[in-house]
Amino acid sequence: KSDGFWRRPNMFKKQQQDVFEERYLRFISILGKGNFGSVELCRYDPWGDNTGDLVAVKELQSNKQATVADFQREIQTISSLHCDYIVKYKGICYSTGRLSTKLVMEYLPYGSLIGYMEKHRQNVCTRRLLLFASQICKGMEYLQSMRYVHRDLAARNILVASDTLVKIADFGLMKIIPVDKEYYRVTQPGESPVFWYAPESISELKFSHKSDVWSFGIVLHELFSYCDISRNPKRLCIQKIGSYVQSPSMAIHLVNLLKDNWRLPAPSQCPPKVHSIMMQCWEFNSEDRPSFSSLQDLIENSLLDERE
Ligand SMILES: Cc1cnc(Nc2cc(F)c(C3CCN(C)CC3)c(F)c2)nc1Nc1ccc(F)c(N2CCCS2(=O)=O)c1
Repeated sequence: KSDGFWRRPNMFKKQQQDVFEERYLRFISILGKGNFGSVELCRYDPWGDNTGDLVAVKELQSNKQATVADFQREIQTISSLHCDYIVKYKGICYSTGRLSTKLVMEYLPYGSLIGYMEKHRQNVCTRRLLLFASQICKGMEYLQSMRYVHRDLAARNILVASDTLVKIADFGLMKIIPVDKEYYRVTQPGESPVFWYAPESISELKFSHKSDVWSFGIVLHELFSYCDISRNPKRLCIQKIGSYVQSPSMAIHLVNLLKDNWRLPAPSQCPPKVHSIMMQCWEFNSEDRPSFSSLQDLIENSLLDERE
């Protein structure tokens, strides 16, 4: 089998945009439906002998004008990210027939963190949860260094590459913070569930690295709840607020609860040090929350306590 050198369509050109030919992209299965498209498992098999690589292909579903622009921006964004803790971009595929562009990414065989936790909950110890937390934190530190605000950090958007490696995925809502500002203000509220949002994001639509830190605290809670659906942030907030409350006022109820210092209860068997990290991420005033680099130290410190 050739070393794949001649297989690369543009082996001479610096591969800033690796082009995948649609005719070699073999559909295998649907992996999931994202917030604006679907993700398929395909094999890129130019030699037609099943020796090609498995890839995850994200296709823009609807052809609404706005989402095409968003999708182009997502392609632009993800192709500029190079970090071990962020799902890798491989290239694009222009599908001639359907006038749409597909995003080709590395395929992570273990799937979403939520599915992984449901399946392997029994043999995931605290140290592994802290390892995953520190990898997500490193990915967020990298995004911050690029002035990106993720805006949708949640366990549902974390993928599992192996038993010891998780990566951040799904950059549909990510924004760049302008150089002269500390936050990004969106014009209209998105459809992302408010249960992962910092109070200033809910009430003022303000998103910053510090609102991503709040969401990171929620992800920590999900991790130490083993992504148990019965104890997920949305379920716990609705139990507190009352399931009779409808969605727009749900946000107001939640912000008032947070103002009164209510927070998600510590997950059962959660080490006190980890619960204290969550509480620091959930400081009401964004400037009182830790940065991702200091979060890294706090997590490493907790890891030391867990050394058997
Ligand atoms: C880029 C990428 C790389 N590798 C993978 N591996 C992967 C492997 C898997 F076995 C599964 C599952 C595991 C469970 N059984 C039942 C079905 C397949 C799986 F879901 C994913 N998935 C990627 N993306 C992706 C896929 C699917 C998605 F729903 C979302 N999204 C999540 C929120 C917005 S999203 O649409 O972006 C991203």
